[in-house]
Amino acid sequence: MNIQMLGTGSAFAKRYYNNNALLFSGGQTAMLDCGITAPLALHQLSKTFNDIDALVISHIHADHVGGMEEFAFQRKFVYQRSLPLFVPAPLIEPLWETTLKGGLMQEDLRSLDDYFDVRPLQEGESCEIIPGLTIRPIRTKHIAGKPSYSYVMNGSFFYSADMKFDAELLHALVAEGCEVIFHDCQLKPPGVVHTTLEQLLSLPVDLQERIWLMHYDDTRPHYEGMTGAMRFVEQHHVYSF
Ligand SMILES: O=c1ccn([C@@H]2O[C@@H]3COP(=O)(O)O[C@H]3[C@H]2O)c(=O)[nH]1
Ligand SMILES: [Zn+2]
Ligand SMILES: [Zn+2]
Repeated sequence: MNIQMLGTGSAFAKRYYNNNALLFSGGQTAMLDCGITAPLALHQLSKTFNDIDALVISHIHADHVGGMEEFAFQRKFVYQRSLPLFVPAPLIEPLWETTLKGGLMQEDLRSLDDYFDVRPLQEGESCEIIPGLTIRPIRTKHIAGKPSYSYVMNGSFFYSADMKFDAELLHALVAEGCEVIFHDCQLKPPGVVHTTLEQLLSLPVDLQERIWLMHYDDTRPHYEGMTGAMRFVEQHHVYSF
């Protein structure tokens, strides 16, 4: 599997774009989260929404779903091609009712199914989203009252999306075979809804060596050389795992 970040920034970052990813496997492309900056980020990679074969969503914040209205409209009216949307079951109703309905609802188009080929994901169950790429959602803590999911891919790659620090989970993932961890990282404490750099630095070095930092704010240049054995994920770089 290859992964290329459309952006690596926090929700309010202006230099790094929203923390969204492209996943490549078996000749197909999946997008993991589609935030406000995703349409422009795709364009800057000379890609269009027609180049995406599947979309996966982690949770309902605009830096993760704010580009979905354009995605839906373009696939419906420009490319006239359906899009498999892999979404944890508890997010399906709120994704439509609280986020997308306002823009997408019209007389003949009244539900998420009218725009997407909705494929519900169940927590803990693996699902092949494009050839050779399976994902397994894990519900992780982010904000009270707001379901949020991280993903294990092909049993060996963990993508946190947005989550509070959970050292126990990280150790358990490594014990079950996770080799690489892309983790959100709030550079400056307190980490009320995210994991802070300080918390990640408390992990043993052999675990830090597996961790790549993403979802960081515009102050990242001040933290070069201050991340222990952890590396920053770079926007647009293609990583093979
Ligand atoms: O209870 C809350 C809810 C939200 N927020 C901020 O809004 C942002 C929304 O996107 P995010 O989840 O990437 O990051 C969140 C935080 O920066 C917060 O600080 N406390
Ligand atoms: Zn976020
Ligand atoms: Zn969030």
